[in-house]
Amino acid sequence: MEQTEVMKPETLDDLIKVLHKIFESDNINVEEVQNIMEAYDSNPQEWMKFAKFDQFRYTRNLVDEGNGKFNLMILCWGEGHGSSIHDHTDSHCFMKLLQGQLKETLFEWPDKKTCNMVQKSQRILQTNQCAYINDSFGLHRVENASHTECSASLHLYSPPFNTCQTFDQRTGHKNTVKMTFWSKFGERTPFE
Ligand SMILES: N[C@@H](CS(=O)O)C(=O)O
Ligand SMILES: [Fe+2]
Repeated sequence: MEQTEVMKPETLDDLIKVLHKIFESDNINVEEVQNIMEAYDSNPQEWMKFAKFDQFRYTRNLVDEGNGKFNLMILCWGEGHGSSIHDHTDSHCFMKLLQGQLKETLFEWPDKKTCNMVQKSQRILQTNQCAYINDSFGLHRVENASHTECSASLHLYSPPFNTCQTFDQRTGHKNTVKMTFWSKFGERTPFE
């Protein structure tokens, strides 16, 4: 697949421009997107206005709607915050660390009869690293395991989605959950 020259986005705005260009095409080269996102050197001054933390759980803060092709958002993880085991609704999911570290644990899709969910692997993502997952890789859970530092990550989902499935680690039972934004374009989302 054709890959536009690998260039280094100098700012977050730059990165967003390049992403718009890439996603004009219907054929996405996963490695190209991953490389471009990784090449951006996180500069907190550029993304601070989107990074709104909550005391109790991780927040999802919409940054850009990617012309309907993707959603770009910043997730803010306080100390000890984590997601439940979940899928990604058949979308591409890119996750770039902007600050701190995150622990990602991969699980197999539960089969009909199993109870306990099977853990496949675990890794620590470092600042500026960009990970990728889709449903064919399995399910994951993401955690900020630090007790002293918060983390922030930049997520790109294509196509955009607003529900996913979460799984109970002990029983494998799943639930469909609606995903909401804590803020959009730097403004706190009003309660519905
Ligand atoms: N996929 C999750 C975040 S993560 O734990 O990968 C979300 O969009 O809320
Ligand atoms: Fe996820």
